[in-house]
Amino acid sequence: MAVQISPSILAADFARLADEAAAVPNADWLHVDVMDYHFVPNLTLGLPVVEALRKATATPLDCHLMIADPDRWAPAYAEAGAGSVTIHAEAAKAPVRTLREIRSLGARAGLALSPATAVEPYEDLLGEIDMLLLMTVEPGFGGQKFLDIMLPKIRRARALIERHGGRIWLQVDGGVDAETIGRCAEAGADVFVAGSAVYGAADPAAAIDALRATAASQSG
Ligand SMILES: O=C(CO)[C@@H](O)[C@H](O)COP(=O)(O)O
Ligand SMILES: [Fe+2]
Repeated sequence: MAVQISPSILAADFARLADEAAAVPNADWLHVDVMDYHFVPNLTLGLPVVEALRKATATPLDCHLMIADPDRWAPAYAEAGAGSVTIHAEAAKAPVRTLREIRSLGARAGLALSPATAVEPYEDLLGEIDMLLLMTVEPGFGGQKFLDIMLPKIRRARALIERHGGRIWLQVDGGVDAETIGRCAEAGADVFVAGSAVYGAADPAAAIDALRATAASQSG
């Protein structure tokens, strides 16, 4: 599986988002963390910023919605031009309807699981999604330490995905850096979100190249 890197703009300078997007021309996606003070104890940005970013960069936007009511808001992110819209299983009340709506609007549909949410109960939804996002920190903040206890879950998710044809991307998000990305890749992840490890580096584009090379060397 091809390795994809999705740098999280949560670790970028919010006053210079267009420049920060331009600083990572080798990114496959730009990961946009939408937080609403309700699903997580943090507030970041919403639709107007996604619409502005869409015009400022050609890199597709990978919107990770950490919001209390994704059923209400997710379609609007697809309409705003996001290439991928991911909703949290813990927040969605009508995930099948919402995932179908995201796809019908032309975006890829993602389902995110927080660390304590098991993947097995969602097996029946795999046909509705294009990407499964496994949080490797508690959602809410960048710069947290990678949770090694998530590695067996990444392996189980990869096995489930393979049983369903291997079409679905497996994204890991939180604490992914030069030291942890190899273990994630070896466990079966193929899309890697990295905030601090990219935007905290002196040369963000070089950091992406290094992360990609390490992941590729460990992936099966
Ligand atoms: O969704 C989240 C946090 O809730 C992430 O996307 C973080 O933004 C990743 O940041 P790092 O852990 O890579 O610094
Ligand atoms: Fe995220």
